[in-house]
Amino acid sequence: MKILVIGTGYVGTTTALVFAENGHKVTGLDMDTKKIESLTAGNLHFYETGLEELLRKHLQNEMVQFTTNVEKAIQENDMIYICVGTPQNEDGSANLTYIEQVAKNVGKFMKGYKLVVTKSTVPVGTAEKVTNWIRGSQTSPHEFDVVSNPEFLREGSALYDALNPDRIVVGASTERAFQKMRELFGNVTCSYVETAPKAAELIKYAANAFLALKISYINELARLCDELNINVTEIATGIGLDKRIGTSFLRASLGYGGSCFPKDVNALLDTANQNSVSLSILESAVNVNKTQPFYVLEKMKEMLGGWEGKKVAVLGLSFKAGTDDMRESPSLIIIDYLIKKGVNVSVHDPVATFYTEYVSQHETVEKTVIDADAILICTDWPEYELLDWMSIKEVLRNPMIFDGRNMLNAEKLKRLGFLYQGIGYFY
Ligand SMILES: NC(=O)c1ccc[n+]([C@@H]2O[C@H](COP(=O)([O-])OP(=O)(O)OC[C@H]3O[C@@H](n4cnc5c(N)ncnc54)[C@H](O)[C@@H]3O)[C@@H](O)[C@H]2O)c1
Ligand SMILES: O=c1ccn([C@@H]2O[C@H](COP(=O)(O)OP(=O)(O)O[C@H]3O[C@H](CO)[C@@H](O)[C@H](O)[C@H]3O)[C@@H](O)[C@H]2O)c(=O)[nH]1
Repeated sequence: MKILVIGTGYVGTTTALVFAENGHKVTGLDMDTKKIESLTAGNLHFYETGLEELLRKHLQNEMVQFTTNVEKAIQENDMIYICVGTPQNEDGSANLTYIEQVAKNVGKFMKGYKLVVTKSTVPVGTAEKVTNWIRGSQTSPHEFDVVSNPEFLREGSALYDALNPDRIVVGASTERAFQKMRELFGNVTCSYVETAPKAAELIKYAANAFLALKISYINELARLCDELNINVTEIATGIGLDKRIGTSFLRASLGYGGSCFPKDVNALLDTANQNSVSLSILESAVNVNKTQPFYVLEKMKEMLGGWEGKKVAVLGLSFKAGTDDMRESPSLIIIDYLIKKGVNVSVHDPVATFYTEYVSQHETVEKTVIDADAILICTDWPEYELLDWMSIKEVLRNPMIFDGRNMLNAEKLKRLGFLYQGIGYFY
């Protein structure tokens, strides 16, 4: 099949390359010239394992090409995937400006039948809006179908997730659209869910919100564990082994961040609000998430005996390991707070970069931690586990570790003479 992917960010680029890998001829379109130039030259404009190799492979075998020519791209492809951003408006609702632009371009430039598939995360009812935007900007009548096919990949494992999805969800309103989508996904072995566009749109938000709930639940339980001197990780394992609960998304942390959970949970709350329904359980989860970094900072302050004259080494900037994405990362909230308290902050991240004159960023952890009164692990980069903690201790002013990811071996660190505080886990 020939497929046009509009929006070549994290999702669009991954989607385009996975379609190419599955034997489809793909064009990636973006309005950002720099991204298109970079992709055309075989350079990925973000960090994601395995994707750049795939990009080069499919540029070479001409299965993928990139362009900024909207008119030509729309006319040459009958299947159009929308993968543009849907950021958050100030009131928490989803901003559909980019979706609207794309839909209107499709309407304006189409010369024959188009199957328009929305992969971006969009609120319930957007398929109907897209239909109206396309119809409203057509210069002559042409048939089209609008389908919702939400994406469930995670940053840091985008390629793996896109190649091995748990399920594919397709929301359509005509048999013709369902049939074309079945042809596209003909060889997949995972569960395949066919439903109405509105239901597909809600499935995406409901999934993200449920995962966010799990995280906030374990993070709130961690606070109780701190009081009771119980290790929250053992609680997570103990409950997670019940198949009805499951072990995933029960890792206590500084709170969930990233480009999806915070904005998608807010957008779902906005949808509920628009429909006069209360999703109070989700409101509570948001509240736990907002307070989690400050809960940890309070604990740090107590253990450090105040902030005055202190130096804190923050390890990890990105919102999770495996990505350079810092959108809504808890580390930003923490660093901002520490700077305001006059703390001397030094930071390290293997791939993400922080531009501000108020903190010093170093290439190595060893340099970052010199003379620090405390180390705070913000991101679960596996390399932090492998550090030579004995020599790190030598250069610290105070051997104190706050493990915001419960990722280090507390027992070993204690043996080395560290004071270790995890989330819901003091050792
Ligand atoms: N990042 C993720 O892990 C992830 C996972 C699942 C779903 N999603 C959803 O997928 C969507 C895209 O997310 P992302 O992280 O890839 O965003 P992104 O910001 O990385 O990429 C979006 C791209 O769309 C381009 N764009 C915007 N308007 C355009 C237009 N009119 N024409 C052409 N290009 C245009 C932008 O230039 C940008 O390159 C969002 O709705 C997001 O919620 C994201
Ligand atoms: O047990 C856990 C699991 C995750 N997190 C945090 O939760 C956030 C989100 O993590 P993750 O879900 O792994 O990354 P995303 O790339 O944001 O992926 C989520 O958001 C995407 C965009 O909608 C969806 O496609 C994915 O299915 C969904 O997992 C990060 O800050 C993680 O550190 C925890 O604190 N504890």
